[in-house]
Parts: sequence; structure tokens; C-alpha cells
Amino acid sequence: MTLQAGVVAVQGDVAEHVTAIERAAETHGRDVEVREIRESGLVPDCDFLAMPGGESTTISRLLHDDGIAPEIQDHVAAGKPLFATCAGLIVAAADTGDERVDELELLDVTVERNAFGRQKDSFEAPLDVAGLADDEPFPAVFIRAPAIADAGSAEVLATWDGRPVAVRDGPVVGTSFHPELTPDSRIHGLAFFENDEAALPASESA
Ligand SMILES: NC(=O)CC[C@H](N)C(=O)O
Repeated sequence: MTLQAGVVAVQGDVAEHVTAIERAAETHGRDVEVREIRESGLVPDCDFLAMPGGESTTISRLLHDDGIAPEIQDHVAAGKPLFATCAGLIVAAADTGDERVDELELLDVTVERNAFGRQKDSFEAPLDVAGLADDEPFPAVFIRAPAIADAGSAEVLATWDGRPVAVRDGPVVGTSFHPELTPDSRIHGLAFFENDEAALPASESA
């Protein structure tokens, strides 16, 4: 069967997630159709979702204005995978301490926006990420990245500079950095196809 993937596309680096999902699906031998989510009514048909990096206050506002926010909450409540990166993680968090973000509370973490500095402080770091199929460090791109100030009940998959930067909470995986901006789609694979705590339709048996 063909899996339906959705990339939340109200703002942010959408095309890069589409490419990363297609690459991860190929690696995992799954057939995937990816659609961009700009309006309500599409999320209920999706087997898994990505929420991209961008500007969290804008993404938050548009998701609520357009009626997409409750659909994403229902998606996660049904145990379906969601992968949220950078601004996506901020929007998905339980708390940001920033009143301009209306958090979706999809994972039990508190984030601190821009904790690793401004745009000019962007950097790439080799990260050890728990759960990847091999031991190769992941090339993590940080751009105005949030830190996870409190990981709550979420499982910490990676830390940088002593702070959690990748977490899993049931069907939701979140990263402070941008796996979609590198050709390495291992974390997309982990979030969508290798998360035992998420519900994804099985491959058809022969
Ligand atoms: N690269 C990013 O997604 C940056 C996120 C941005 N700092 C925000 O708070 O929205």
C-alpha cells in the first residue's frame, strides 16, 4: 500500500522535508505519496506528518487560524508519527515561555527559543543520536535553534553542549536542528518507519 505523508506547509522549509521523506521511504522500501498541508481537511488522510523549521510564531498562528492545529493534535492522539524540526518542535512543545506561540502540546517538553544564538551563530555539529541504525555521527544543522530546557517525560535521543536537542515522546520525534537540510535522512527514517511507539500501516505481505 502507498502511505500518505503530509508536510505542514503554512510556512518554513517544506520542500526539503518532502525530499527527505521520499529518500527515507526509498531506504525503507515503502511507497509514499507526500502532500503539502496548507488547509484543513488533509491531515486526517495522512499516515504520518512532518512539521518543518521556519518561524514558530507564524506557523503557530496560521495553524490555529486555518483550523489545522486540532487535526494535528488528533493525528498524534491516534498514535500516528509526527516529526517536528526546529520551529516545528517549538510549535509542538508543551511550553515555550513565549506568549506569541500557542503550543500544540504534542510532546512533554519545554523549549527555549533561539537558545543557540542568532542566524549568524548557525553551525553544524556531528551528533550521536540514539536509535540510528549505525554509529555514524549525524551532521546536525542548527539555525536559530531552540534548546530543550526540560525534556519532561520524553526520551532524550541526543544532546549538544549539555542540552537535549533530539527527543522522542511516543509517536512524536522532535529535533532542535534541521535533518531536512542535509542529504542524511536517517532521523526521518527513525521518526516514521522505525518508531515502535507509533502506529503506521504495515507493509503488505506478499
Ligand atoms: N530554524 C528555525 O526553525 C528557527 C526557529 C526560530 N528560532 C523560531 O523560533 O521560530
